[in-house]
Amino acid sequence: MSTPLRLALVQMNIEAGNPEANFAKMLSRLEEAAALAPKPDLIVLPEMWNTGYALTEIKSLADPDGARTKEVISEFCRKHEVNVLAGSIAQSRGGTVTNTVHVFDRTGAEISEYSKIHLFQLMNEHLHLESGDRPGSFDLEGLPAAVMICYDIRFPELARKLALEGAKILFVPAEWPHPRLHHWRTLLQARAIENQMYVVSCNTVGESGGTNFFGHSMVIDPWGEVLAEAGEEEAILSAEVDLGLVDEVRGRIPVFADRRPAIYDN
Ligand SMILES: NC(=O)CCC(=O)C(=O)O
Repeated sequence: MSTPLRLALVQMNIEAGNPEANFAKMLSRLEEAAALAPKPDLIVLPEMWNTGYALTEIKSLADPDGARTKEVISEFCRKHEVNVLAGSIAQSRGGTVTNTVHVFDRTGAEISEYSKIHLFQLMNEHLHLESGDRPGSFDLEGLPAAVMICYDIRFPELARKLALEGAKILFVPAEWPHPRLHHWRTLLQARAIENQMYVVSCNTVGESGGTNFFGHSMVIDPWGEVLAEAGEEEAILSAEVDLGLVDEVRGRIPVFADRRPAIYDN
């Protein structure tokens, strides 16, 4: 067994179009999470926590270059000596807005930035946001990790690419609503089982513009077993994972060794 990683997932209600309220809530939830005993190694936030899906006003609401997010969360990480995967934010740069995750280590240094590759047309993302074009692998204190955002989980090719790049744990900040709870649970478990890795998803809750976000943030192990799952209210979900289990599962069922990419990769 390797060193366990303690996780805390902030499942929160986001006020669409109100970054001030969302920053205040996010910071107080981060404080709560950091005060848990035992203290988490990594705190995870949900998708678009600064603005929600206020897409028609997104250009004026988005965080320019992510500067405010970086300053506030980096300072928090330094103060509490904790890593934070800062969900995603609406971030503006040169007239475009992206749906972007920043990851910070315990010293407050930014260690990764990933912008959502697949924009969700059903919620009009493609009309207001620019998509990213670089997969989100990163190193978390020596642990091979990766991030995808919400709708991205419908694309198994991306998760497989991240696994092939070495990821043993996949983080999924999300803002995923009813009525697709069945899709959410099934897709997350499928990504964990087929790639034999941990999947850690942090969703939002609450109603916004007639859409109901259902929570059910989850921590799933490389066998596809659900280690922890939140309900439909605000919560801080905690769990402990051991990435040594990934090697064990990959050894028991050698999916990666048995692949035949010459036949089906294109
Ligand atoms: N924010 C999103 O990407 C939502 C994705 C979603 O709801 C889906 O069904 O896919």
